Amino acid sequence: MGTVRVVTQRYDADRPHEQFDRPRRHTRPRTKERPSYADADDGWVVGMDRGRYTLLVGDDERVVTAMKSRPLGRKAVVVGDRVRVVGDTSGTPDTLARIVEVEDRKTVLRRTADDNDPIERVIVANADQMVVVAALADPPPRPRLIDRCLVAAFDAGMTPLVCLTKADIGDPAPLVAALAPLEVDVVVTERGGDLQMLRERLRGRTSVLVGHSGVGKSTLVNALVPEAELATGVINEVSRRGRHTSTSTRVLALPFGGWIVDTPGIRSFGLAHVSIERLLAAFPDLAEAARDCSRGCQHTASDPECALDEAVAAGTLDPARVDSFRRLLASREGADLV
Ligand SMILES: Nc1nc2c(ncn2[C@@H]2O[C@H](COP(=O)(O)OP(=O)(O)OP(=O)(O)O)[C@@H](O)[C@H]2O)c(=O)[nH]1
Ligand SMILES: [Zn+2]
Repeated sequence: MGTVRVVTQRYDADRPHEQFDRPRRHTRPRTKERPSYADADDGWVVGMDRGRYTLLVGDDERVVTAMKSRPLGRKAVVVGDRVRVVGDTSGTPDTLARIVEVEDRKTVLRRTADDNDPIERVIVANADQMVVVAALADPPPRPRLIDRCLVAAFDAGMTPLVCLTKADIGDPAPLVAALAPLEVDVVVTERGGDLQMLRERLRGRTSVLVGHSGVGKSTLVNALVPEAELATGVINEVSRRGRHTSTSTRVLALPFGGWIVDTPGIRSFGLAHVSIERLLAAFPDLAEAARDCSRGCQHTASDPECALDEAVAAGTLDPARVDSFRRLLASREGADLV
C-alpha cells in the first residue's frame, strides 16, 4: 500500500516535533447519542484501501491499520477524518484496530455523482486548503475549470490557493488579472524555479491538490515530497485498475511541516448542491450588500433589482468583484472534467 510507505517515510526524525504545526485533535465535538469510548485513542485517517484504513494514532503518530466497527453502521469514514479508535492500536504489523467514532468534519470535499456511482460522496474531510493547479500552457489554461474548483473550495469551507505552473512557457498576467477581484492567493511556478512561495503557503496546513491531467501536479508533489515519487508507481498501478481510483487518496507529510492530500481520483466536482447563499458567504462584502436584495433574488446580472448592482452604482462595491462572483455562480452549471 502506497499510503503506509509514504507516511512512514517522514522527515521528522531529525527535526523537533514542535516544528510540525499540524492540525491538533484537542477539540472533539461529541453528539449526545454517541456512546463514550473513554479508553479510545485519537486517530487521523491518512489512507484507505478496500475497507482497511491507515491511521496515524497518538501523539507519536503510530501507523495503525483499522476497520470500521459495527456501531458506525453505514457512516462513511474518509481520508482526513478524525476518529476514535479502540483495540490494538500499537501499530504492530498484522494487527487491526477498530474505528468507533468519527468526529464532526470541519470541511468536506465532495466528488460528483457519475454513471458508476450516482451518489455524491465525500472524498476528503478536514483539509483546510485547496490548491488549484493550472498550467499556463501545454495544456492551455481553462479559466472556467479554475472557477469551478474555486466554487468547490468555497463550498467545502477550504481556503483556495491557485498555483499557475509552467510560467517558463506561458504568461501568467491575464489569469492573475482575471483572478484578482476574487482576492484569491495565486502562486506562479516554472520549470527550474524555486518553490519557496508555494512552500510558505503549504507550511502547517492540510492541502488538497486538484487540477486536470498534465498541469504538473505530480511534478510539484515530487519536488515538495521527494519520497512521493517512490509511491507514484504504486498509486498509478492501483488507479489503472479503474475501480479503485477513489480509494487511492493518500496523505503525504511535507518535510517542512504540513500535509498534502493527493487525490488522483477526483475527475469532477459535484457543484449542483452549492447554494447561492453558501457561495455568497465566501464574499463577505457582497453578502453584506445583498442583504438589501428582495427575497428570491438570484443575484445574477438579469435579476432586475439586485442590490449588488445598486451598490456598484452607488460606488460602494467593486464592479469587477461582482462580475467575478457572478462568473462563479454561473460556473456551477456544467460538468467539466478536472
Ligand atoms: N515547461 C514546463 N513543463 C512542466 C512544468 N511542470 C511540469 N511540466 C511538464 O508537464 C508534463 C506533465 O507534468 P505532470 O507533473 O506529470 O502533470 P500531472 O498534473 O501530474 O498530470 P497527470 O499525471 O496526468 O495527472 C511533464 O512533461 C512535466 O515535465 C513547468 O513548470 N514547466
Ligand atoms: Zn441580489
